[in-house]
Amino acid sequence: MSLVQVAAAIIIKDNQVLIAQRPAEKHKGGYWEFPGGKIEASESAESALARELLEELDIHIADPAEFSEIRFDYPEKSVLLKFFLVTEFNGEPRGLEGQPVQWVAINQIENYQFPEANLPVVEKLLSMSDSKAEY
Ligand SMILES: Nc1nc2c([nH]c(=O)n2[C@H]2C[C@H](O)[C@@H](COP(=O)(O)OP(=O)(O)OP(=O)(O)O)O2)c(=O)[nH]1
Ligand SMILES: [Mg+2]
Repeated sequence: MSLVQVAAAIIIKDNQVLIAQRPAEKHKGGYWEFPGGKIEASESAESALARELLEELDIHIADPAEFSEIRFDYPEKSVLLKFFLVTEFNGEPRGLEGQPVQWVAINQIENYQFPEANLPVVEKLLSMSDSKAEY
């Protein structure tokens, strides 16, 4: 089975993180996600991330920082998710593809349903909010 490489952003502002709801017709439709998408063959992860966030949220990002990498095998596909922390961006994020987007206090993200692959990254974020890191 092919491995789909994905770049996704953990966008943080004032101790809140921006999440988006995946469109119903897509893989993992209805689940909440960290915005992003597939890395094209010609792109670096960082340039894919910048492109996807402009396409999906209408924001320009700067200085994404590697946060974690997760390989996960769903029954229907295998993904390599490359998560980046984004604290610098221009523009007011909005769901350009009609998807709901929401700022959520970091310590509340356990109340949202993410795809199974995201569990380690959600836990890492929660542990950071427990240790009262400020962003
Ligand atoms: N963006 C994103 N994708 C995730 C997360 N967790 C997770 O398992 N995925 C999976 C779902 C999808 O199978 C894949 C991302 O593909 P995608 O559908 O967002 O890619 P895309 O935006 O380029 O979509 P498309 O335009 O090609 O349809 O990674 C996450 O937190 N964020
Ligand atoms: Mg996407």
